[in-house]
Amino acid sequence: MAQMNFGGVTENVVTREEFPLEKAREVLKNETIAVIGYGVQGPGQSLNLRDNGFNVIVGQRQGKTFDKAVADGWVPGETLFSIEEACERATIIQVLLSDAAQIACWPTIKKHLTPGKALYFSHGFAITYKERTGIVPPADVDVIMVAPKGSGTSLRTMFLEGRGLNSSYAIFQDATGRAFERVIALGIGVGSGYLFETTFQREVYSDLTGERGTLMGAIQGLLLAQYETLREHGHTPSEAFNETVEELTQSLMPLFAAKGMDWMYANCSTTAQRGALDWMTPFHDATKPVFEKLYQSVASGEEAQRSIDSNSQPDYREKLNEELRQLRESEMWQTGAVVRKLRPENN
Ligand SMILES: NC(=O)C1=CN([C@@H]2O[C@H](COP(=O)(O)OP(=O)(O)OC[C@H]3O[C@@H](n4cnc5c(N)ncnc54)[C@H](O)[C@@H]3O)[C@@H](O)[C@H]2O)C=CC1
Ligand SMILES: CC(=O)[C@](C)(O)C(=O)O
Ligand SMILES: [Mg+2]
Ligand SMILES: [Mg+2]
Repeated sequence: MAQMNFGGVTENVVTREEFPLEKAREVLKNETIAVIGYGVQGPGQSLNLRDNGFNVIVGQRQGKTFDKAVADGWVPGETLFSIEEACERATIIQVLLSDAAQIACWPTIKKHLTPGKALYFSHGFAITYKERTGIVPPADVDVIMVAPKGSGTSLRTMFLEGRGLNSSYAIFQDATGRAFERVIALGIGVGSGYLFETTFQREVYSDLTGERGTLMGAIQGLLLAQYETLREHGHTPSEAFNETVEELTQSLMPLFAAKGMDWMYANCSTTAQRGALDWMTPFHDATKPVFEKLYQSVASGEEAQRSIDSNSQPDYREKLNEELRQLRESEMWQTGAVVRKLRPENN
């Protein structure tokens, strides 16, 4: 494990150089890894494990996603089973069900957590909010986490491109003395580029804040506020969209992804630099209280409860699809659809 300096703060990081794939294979050579759930993370992690040469099976209930698993080459009765049968066969149970489904399936999973097995999550949710989820593992199993910091879809596509998404890892319970080597080997196996250390609680608090904040919730809120302002002052949809979203994702975001914010600023006009440096503070000050409110809502468990309650409804998928449809059919994103088609590479 390397100690690395992040802007003056030292943290533990594990890289592929110090924990190569061969070592991961050696650590897990006698294990059967069961990936339970085949939604977004399930395919990414199980296919990467399979391609990396691990002994992996999938447990999925019948339905559309079961059929998708078959289409991806998992063979019923050989590498694809019911959730119950996969848990029984596994020595490592990777729980990649939706956070709400983990509650419903917990009695089945728990039944097969015999001594020495490992229980693996990709989120700190189930364990941290145990008063709400009822998920309390027996003391004689390892409880570990690898949380890829991005969509399971990216985990897979980046793996196929020879890249690697970063993941955090944590050990909640080390019953066998092997929890560390198991969790790192799995992290490398699922295709992580590097692994940084956390706890279950810090992972879920930061993850829920991030996705509600800058990664997903805040970004849509901020982009829409500017788009609406431009439209209300008579700018056309294409102009408003291009100055709000298209330029950001196509030109400026790749610059600060590659070399930092000062590099992106340095590659814009002096007029833009002066204005951005002046206006970053009012935007910071206006949003900081909202982020604080969000963090409190995460830490109190309110966000977890809302997610459990809404995702446990029988019609949650229909309601969710309706909300996503409204987003897709909003003027801003309808404009986006036309703009995307105009990109020469899409013609
Ligand atoms: N979506 C992502 O890319 C990321 C997800 N995570 C975490 O990974 C875990 C899995 O998340 P996703 O892949 O998004 O899950 P998902 O929402 O895509 O669902 C996964 C599976 O749960 C199954 N399922 C749902 N309800 C069920 C029930 N009542 N009984 C049996 N099976 C049921 C579905 O068939 C599906 O195969 C979660 O803990 C999540 O927070 C972590 C990082 C990113
Ligand atoms: C993709 C990811 O890491 C998220 C946004 O936290 C999630 O899907 O839960
Ligand atoms: Mg996340
Ligand atoms: Mg998340």
